[in-house]
Amino acid sequence: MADLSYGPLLYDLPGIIGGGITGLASAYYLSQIIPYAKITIYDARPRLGGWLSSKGVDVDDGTVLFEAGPRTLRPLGNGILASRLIHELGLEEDTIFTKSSSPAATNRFIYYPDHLVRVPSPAPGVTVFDILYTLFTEPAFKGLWWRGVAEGFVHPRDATVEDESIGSFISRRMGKDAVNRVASALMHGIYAGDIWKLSAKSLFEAPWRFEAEEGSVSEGVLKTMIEGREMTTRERTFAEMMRAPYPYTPSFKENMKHANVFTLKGGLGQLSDALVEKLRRNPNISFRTNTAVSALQPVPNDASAMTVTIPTAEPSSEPLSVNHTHIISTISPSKLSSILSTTDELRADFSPLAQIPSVSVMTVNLYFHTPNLHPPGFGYLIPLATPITQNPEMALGVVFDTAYAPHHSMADAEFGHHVGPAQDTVSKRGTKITVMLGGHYWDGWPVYPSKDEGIQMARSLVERHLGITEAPVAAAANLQSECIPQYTVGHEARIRRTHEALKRRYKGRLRVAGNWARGVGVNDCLRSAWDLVRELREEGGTGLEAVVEEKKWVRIKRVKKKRVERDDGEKEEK
Ligand SMILES: C=Cc1c2[nH]c(c1C)Cc1[nH]c(c(CCC(=O)O)c1C)Cc1[nH]c(c(C)c1CCC(=O)O)Cc1[nH]c(c(C)c1C=C)C2
Repeated sequence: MADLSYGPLLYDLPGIIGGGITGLASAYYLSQIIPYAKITIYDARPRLGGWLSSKGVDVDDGTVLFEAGPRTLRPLGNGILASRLIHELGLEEDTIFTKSSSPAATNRFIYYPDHLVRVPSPAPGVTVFDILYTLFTEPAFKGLWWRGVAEGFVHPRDATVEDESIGSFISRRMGKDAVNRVASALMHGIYAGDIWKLSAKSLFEAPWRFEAEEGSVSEGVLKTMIEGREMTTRERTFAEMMRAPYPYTPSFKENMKHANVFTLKGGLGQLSDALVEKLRRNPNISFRTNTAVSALQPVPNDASAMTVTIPTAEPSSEPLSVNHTHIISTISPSKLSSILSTTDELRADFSPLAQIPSVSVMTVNLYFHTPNLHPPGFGYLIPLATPITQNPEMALGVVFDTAYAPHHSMADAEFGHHVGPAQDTVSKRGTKITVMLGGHYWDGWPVYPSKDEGIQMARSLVERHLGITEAPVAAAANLQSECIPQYTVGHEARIRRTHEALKRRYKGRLRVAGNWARGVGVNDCLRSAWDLVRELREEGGTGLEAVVEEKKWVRIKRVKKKRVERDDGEKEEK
């Protein structure tokens, strides 16, 4: 993969700010393409890996693994980069696959108004009658079916509207109840965000385009079903590259094909830990942890270098300055804008960046001895409309960790829902769940609940919602500060202005990657690092091209799949 056409003088001393998954992946991809580059990774914290963090906790019959941040990855789309990374880091054997046919993949719940409701979708054992019964009898969906049918007749938005919230978009087309009772739950599960603030243009791209181009979302969906879906030429090129032969072990490839999500025996923290280990073995890569960068400036009279300023521990001594040929910033938009804003002019240029907010999430892990304390499924999300008496903790949702990470491989092998090792070493199956608190509900709070308060809140929530009265044998709370950037209304315009300012000011020497421009997930972070490194040679790049470039859409024709019988007798689509 090494590409020696990169001029040594231009690229030999890169600096990466931020040692989370995006920073680590950027260093990894960079070291593959430009092996002679001497890379320095800066992180303000003592620990690398950002909010990928997994910890084994001792209980009386073994250990259980608690995830403080993201816990599973999807294999499709940008997920291919994660599966390649797993292969390249030698972690194939440690991968746990949750099959697409498992309840974790097919059963999703919302809690409204005072009970769990399975979101109607096809699944083994679920009949059309079951789906219709839920749609017509559950208060969550009351009146929504006819709004769904009528959506095709609602006038499209005025062509002058440049952006609006997802809440406003759905409410115009299907009514407020669809937003507050159902769609808000989904926005909690992905962005921990407020549907009335998140941008439809940035986060609801297909429905937003369908309305403008086809007149309604239903028309767009129908056209996609008949003619095939559209994708950008950038995504098509990526998909074609990822289709090239790749040396996975055959069983890993096969398991990935049937997986809905995957994780690792040591949790997703194992991915960042293994990446750190690999990078540490490379003599050209050095880490500066506990090192907060306080300013980032071009070197005066030198168009090919950037200076990183680091305050020293001694308040009386001068801060340290380190020069780099270019910088990759993977820190949050607010932190980046603060280290760039060394003058009033720069502050003005980067004010759009400073306006990208982030939310904080408290994840509370609970482990109970008794198994099956929740219904089979991925977990549940709590929509905005759930009465406060049912959710005084203002929780966003609850993940049933047992569903994707079995405690005991033998027990789950019986059900056939998972392939791979077990995360937990306990001798008897218990129940492991994570309660997610905070997000947009905590916007503007001067102080957040303490860890102990978080655990108490999580316990009272699961007692009310799931009837779990027993004390957990292990519990942990983690406050993930400002962990999910919010793509609020006007986000794309803010990214555009940031792109222009970066290009004008730094001419390609400062580029950005991370979860704040084109997706908040781990897979999106890997993709942003991958694209940035591949496009490094392009003059004046910023890392934000995927958002700001003119998108060319191409239709991908539907290929009719054939159902064939495999050697093990199961049917599969080819
Ligand atoms: C840990 C908190 C996170 C919340 N959202 C994200 C994280 C990491 C990011 C995210 N979550 C999901 C997606 C969609 C793509 C996908 O992988 O499915 C993204 C980008 C979906 C998702 N939501 C929850 C889970 C377990 C998943 C699957 C992937 C993952 O491990 O995150 C549950 C959940 N996440 C959040 C809340 C509040 C929540 C509640 C049950 C916030």
